[in-house]
Amino acid sequence: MTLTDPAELVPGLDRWRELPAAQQPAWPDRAALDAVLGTLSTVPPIVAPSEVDALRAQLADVAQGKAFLLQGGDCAETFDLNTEPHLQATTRTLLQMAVVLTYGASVPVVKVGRVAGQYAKPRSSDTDALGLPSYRGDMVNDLEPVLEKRIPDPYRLVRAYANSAAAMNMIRAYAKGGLADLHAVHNWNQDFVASSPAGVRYEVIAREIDRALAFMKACGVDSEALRAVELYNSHEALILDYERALLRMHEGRPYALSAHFVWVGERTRQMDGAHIEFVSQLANPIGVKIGPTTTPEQATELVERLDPDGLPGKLTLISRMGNGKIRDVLPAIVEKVTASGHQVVWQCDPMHGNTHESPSGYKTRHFDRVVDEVLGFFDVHRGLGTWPGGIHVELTGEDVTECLGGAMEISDEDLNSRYETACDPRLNTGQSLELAFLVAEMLRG
Ligand SMILES: O=C[C@H](O)[C@H](O)COP(=O)(O)O
Ligand SMILES: C=C(OP(=O)(O)O)C(=O)O
Repeated sequence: MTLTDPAELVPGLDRWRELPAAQQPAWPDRAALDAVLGTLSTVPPIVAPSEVDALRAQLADVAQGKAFLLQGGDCAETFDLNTEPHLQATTRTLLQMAVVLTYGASVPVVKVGRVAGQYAKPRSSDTDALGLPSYRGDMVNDLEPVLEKRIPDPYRLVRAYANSAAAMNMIRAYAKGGLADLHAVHNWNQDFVASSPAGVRYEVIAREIDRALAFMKACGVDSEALRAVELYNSHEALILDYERALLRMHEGRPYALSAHFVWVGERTRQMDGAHIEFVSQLANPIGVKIGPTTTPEQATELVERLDPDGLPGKLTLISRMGNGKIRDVLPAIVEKVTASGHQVVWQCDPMHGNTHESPSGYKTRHFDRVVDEVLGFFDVHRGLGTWPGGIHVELTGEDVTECLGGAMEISDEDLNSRYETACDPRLNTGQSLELAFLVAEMLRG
C-alpha cells in the first residue's frame, strides 16, 4: 500500500515552502536530502495521533486553570547521550518535580519532556568562536569543532528519527513501569530533602506529602493511577523538512508525529515566515516562544493565526523575557490576549532570557534570576487574575555544573568541573528539584 501525499489532501499544507524559513541548514547535497526525506515520509511515526489528542485535551485543562504544565529536558539532546541512564535520569527528575508540583498546585500536572527529538538548535551566529560553521544540533551537524563535521549531513535526520523512536519507546515503558511509582518518586524526593542544603526548607512540604500518601494507603487507595503516568514528548519544530517528512494524516487532519507537542522558537516566529505557516496547519497542540520585544498586538496576531477555531489549550505562549523585563512586558500581552477570548496556556521559560557569559567565559544562568523570572510570572498572573499555567525548563538529571547558584552555591570557579551541555546551560537535578519546591510554594501561596 502506498501513502497518499498529505499535500494532495490538504490544500495549502505546503504553503510554507514559498516563505522565508529562518535557521535552516545549508544542506550541500539536495539529492541526498530528498532521498532521506523520502524514507522518512514512509516510516512509522514516533507518536500516535490519539496520544497527541489526549495531550491537547489535557492542555485545555491547563488553559482553563484546572491543571499545571511541566515541560523540561536537555537544551540539545545528542546521539551519544541518548542512553538509558541519561533518559532515566531526565525522566526521574521530571517525575520528582511533578510530584512536588502536584502537591503544590492541588491540580494534575501535565508532564512533557524536551526529549526524544530535541536535536536541532537555532543559533545567534552562523559561525562559532573558531570561525567554523556553528553547531546546529545533532540532527544537522556535529558538535566537534572540525570543519568537515560541521557540514550539514542529511543522514543525520535518519539518526535523529531512530534515536527519537528508541527514546520514546523507553519513555513509554518508564511511564508505565516502576520509575513512575508515586511512592518511589516520593522516596527520591525525601533523599533530596535529606541530602540537600536546601532540605530543611522543604522538609515541611515533603512531610505533608508523606502524610497524604500514608493517608491514602490507610484508606486502601492502591490504584493503578499511583503507579503509572502519562509522559509526553516535545521539541522545537525547527528543521521544517524533517517535520514535514514525519507529518501524517489522521481522520482528515495533518499531525506532526515527530512529537506530541512542537514549538516555534523566538528566532523563527516571524508572522510571514515558514515556521508559523507550517505549524498553523497542524492538529497538534503547539507552542510559540515570546521574548521581551513581543508586543501585545503581535501576541494577539499569533493567537488568531494559530488558534483560529478558539480551542482551549491549542496554543501555548511561552514567555522568556528575562527576570528584569517580565513584570513590565508580560501584563499588557496577557491582557490583550485574554480580551481576544482565546484560551491559551501561559507558560514561563525562565531560562532563555537570563543567559550571560561568566567571567571565566562559560555561557551560564544564575539560579536566582531563573527563580525571579518565575516569581515575576506568578506576580503578573496573580495581578490579572489569570492562571500561571506552567513552566518550561532546560534541565538534566545529572549533577552537572552549568548554572550558577542554587542550594549548592555553584560558583564561576565550579562551572568547569562538569560543564557538559551541547548548547545552553541546564539546571542540574538539585537545582531542578529546588525550583519545583519553590514553584510549589508559589502555587500554594
Ligand atoms: O537554546 C537556544 C538557542 O539555541 C541558544 O540560546 C542559541 O545560542 P547562541 O546564542 O550561543 O547561538
Ligand atoms: C531556542 C530555544 O529557545 P528560544 O527560542 O526561546 O531562544 C530553546 O528553547 O531551545
